[in-house]
Amino acid sequence: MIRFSEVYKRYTNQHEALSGLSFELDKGEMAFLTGHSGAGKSTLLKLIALIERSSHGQVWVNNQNLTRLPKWKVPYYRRKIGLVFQDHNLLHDRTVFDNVALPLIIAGENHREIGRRVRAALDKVGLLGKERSLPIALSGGEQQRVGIARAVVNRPPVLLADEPTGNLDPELSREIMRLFEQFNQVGVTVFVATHDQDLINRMPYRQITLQQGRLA
Ligand SMILES: Nc1ncnc2c1ncn2[C@@H]1O[C@H](COP(=O)(O)OP(=O)(O)OP(=O)(O)O)[C@@H](O)[C@H]1O
Repeated sequence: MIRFSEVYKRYTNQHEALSGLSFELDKGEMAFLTGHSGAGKSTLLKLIALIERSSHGQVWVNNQNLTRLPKWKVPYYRRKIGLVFQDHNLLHDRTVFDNVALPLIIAGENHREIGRRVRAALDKVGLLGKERSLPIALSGGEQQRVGIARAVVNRPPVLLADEPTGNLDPELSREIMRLFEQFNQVGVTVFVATHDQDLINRMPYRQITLQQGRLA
């Protein structure tokens, strides 16, 4: 499902963020990505989401070689990847409904389908009653759940999260992880970058650890 083969990423300032990285994640697997600050976790997720491209080596996702994917196909490819960020990147002048609908509007879905899918996504994260609220009126945990609903509204087979619990207390963090587990249980491949060792030690999933851009 996700395969890195001897992947290097060098940014334009010549800094090598990833060095000769090889690993595989199975279809339907859930795994954690750990490592010190600056180890390359965000960079690795960005290569999977095609926000960045590798400098060397091959990245495969869903049997597609991303190294060969032309630029014009990237927006189509991204619809198959759900992305969750620490600061959830919500639009604060739009309602919860509109925030979650955004990927579907961009994809050109029709009005009815958008309504149906947004409500299904909000239902999954337990926020069906909040669709008319503005993000500012929600707690930090609820805002993160809106971010997750937006990430899954396209029903992507892969869900990536970069420090999704970074701003949350332990109880809310566990709640967010349980949500990821629920998506994983219905077949979604879930890959979560986190510093929260206490949280992941309680969970039975593989840890992929980076140290200065290499597998530790
Ligand atoms: N756009 C960029 N241009 C130049 N260097 C970058 C860029 N993005 C990241 N880096 C560098 O690449 C290295 C890896 O960064 P990355 O953000 O992937 O690490 P990380 O493990 O996610 O760190 P953190 O846990 O602090 O978020 C760091 O040294 C960082 O400064």
